[in-house]
Amino acid sequence: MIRAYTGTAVRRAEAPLLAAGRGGELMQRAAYGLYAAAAAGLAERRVRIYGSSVTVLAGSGNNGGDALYAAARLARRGAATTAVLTSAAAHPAALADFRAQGGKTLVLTDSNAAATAAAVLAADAVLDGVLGTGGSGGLRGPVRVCAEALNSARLQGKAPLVVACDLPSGVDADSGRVDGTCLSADLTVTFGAVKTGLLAGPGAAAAGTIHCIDIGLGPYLGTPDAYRLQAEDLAGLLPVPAPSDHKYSRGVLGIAAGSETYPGAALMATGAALATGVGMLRYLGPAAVARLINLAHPEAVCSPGEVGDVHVQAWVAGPGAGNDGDQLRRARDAMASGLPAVIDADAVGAVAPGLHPAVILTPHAGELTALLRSLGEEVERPEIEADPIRYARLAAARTGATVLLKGWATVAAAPTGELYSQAEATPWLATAGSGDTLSGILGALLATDRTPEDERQPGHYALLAAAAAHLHGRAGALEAAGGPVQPSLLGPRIRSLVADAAKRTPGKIK
Ligand SMILES: NC(=O)C1=CN([C@@H]2O[C@H](COP(=O)(O)OP(=O)(O)OC[C@H]3O[C@@H](n4cnc5c(N)ncnc54)[C@H](O)[C@@H]3O)[C@@H](O)[C@H]2O)[C@@H](O)CC1
Ligand SMILES: Nc1ncnc2c1ncn2[C@@H]1O[C@H](COP(=O)(O)OP(=O)(O)O)[C@@H](O)[C@H]1O
Ligand SMILES: [K+]
Repeated sequence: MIRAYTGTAVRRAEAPLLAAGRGGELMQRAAYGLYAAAAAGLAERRVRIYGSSVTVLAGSGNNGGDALYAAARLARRGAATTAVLTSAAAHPAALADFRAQGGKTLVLTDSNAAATAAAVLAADAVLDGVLGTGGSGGLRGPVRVCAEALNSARLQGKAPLVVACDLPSGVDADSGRVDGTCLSADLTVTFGAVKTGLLAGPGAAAAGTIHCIDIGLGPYLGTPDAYRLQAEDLAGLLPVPAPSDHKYSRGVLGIAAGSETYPGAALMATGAALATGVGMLRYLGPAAVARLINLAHPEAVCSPGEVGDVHVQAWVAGPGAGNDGDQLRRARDAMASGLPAVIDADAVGAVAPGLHPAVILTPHAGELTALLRSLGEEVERPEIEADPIRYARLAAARTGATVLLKGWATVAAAPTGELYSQAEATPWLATAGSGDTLSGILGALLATDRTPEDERQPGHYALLAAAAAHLHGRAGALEAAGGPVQPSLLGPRIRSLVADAAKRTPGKIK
């Protein structure tokens, strides 16, 4: 599990160590980690450090200090180093060390920005030490010219290795917002703790691979602001039947999805739920859709009934409902049933406040915009995409439900504020039908969840939603294998990932 903290919380945690005069030690630990990660990044690109060229973009603060010390270490191993100082001031001791190792410096100005940007593009590696947790807002002035040149070279696959020091400069460490321009990285070497802003929104997209360097802040950090599940966290969260189980004790999932207009959504949600594993799946919906489901999935038990007529442990409602009044009514009934319920797609628009955390709304940014506007929040879709954490938390707090906001990074927020962000998915999953499979996976996790009430952590349903997003993202990435993916074909991938997690679940007979 990755535990993330806001930049503000990390600065607070550093304060007692700084007051004890240990700032220099922290910086050396950070700089060593940055140096080692940059060296490994160069090795991965088959660039030898000896004879390589490394440029540091150094701001006026400690972030620049870290990067200058790291570059001095690379210079000791034979790299030719240049520091582009984005401000007249730079960390004095780090700059002195950098110069003592033969590093060259130049001060960036409006008049030399274009020429400097061209020179920076020719380096083997760029260490981004412009702004760290002390930064506010996007990159401005001449450094923005360099950042834009590097960002567009990256899009063409021609950029140097860019290693962000603590966070990509221009990213807000608390939220992942980028107001204007940031410098996108291949690798972000972050210090003390992963910052929340590296896990969601544009900050996550700019960070590349994240390495966290322990600089001894652990005892001072407190409760994390956000989490990210990793593969090993799935053990214990996914459904594994015990020898004493029968189909009803494993958990029955009810699905009220699809309509005569959109039957495919019901097929995909149903298929994904069966692949995740349930004791029984009951389908409610139009007879024509039920017939299709039974052709594809004979194990599904289909009926035309109402939510109150069947005994299930959890519901999925909404995918492919379109404007089918019967399915939208079932979605409202599922929300009011008191049972855990995944509410997706068109049904998200029918949500009113006063829900409970076991109701999980699964909007994409467009659906969340409509939902928040219906609650009186003046928000546009781009604002949600710019700050998904903020709006997922807001929607959860306003509705009382758990909110799974889907996107490149998918964010799960509990109404009490707990937050997970998962980024396993591939952009190839951005295709119609993906969301339907995600709701089926999540429905199965809800129906088979047997965590005793007193063992549930705060934000339990956000945790399950994150587990579903993780499973969905990995299944999609495996199926895509770098190319297009058909959501209806994810079943075998989901099954094998569940089996992997089951093997690692302690105390269960496999
Ligand atoms: N405090 C510590 O003990 C440690 C700090 N570390 C590093 O220190 C960083 C924080 O250092 P600082 O507090 O010096 O802050 P920064 O290095 O992030 O820089 C802040 C400075 O940049 C200027 N600035 C802010 N926003 C700007 C903008 N948009 N455009 C241009 N200039 C802007 C401000 O005037 C401020 O002086 C961390 O991110 C981390 O890299 C590490 O060395 C580990 C230890
Ligand atoms: N750019 C992207 N990169 C990775 N995953 C994405 C991207 N865009 C969408 N996804 C994922 O694809 C799924 C799309 O869901 P949704 O928009 O509800 O699709 P639909 O309703 O058409 O099935 C979500 O799980 C989302 O996280
Ligand atoms: K930085």
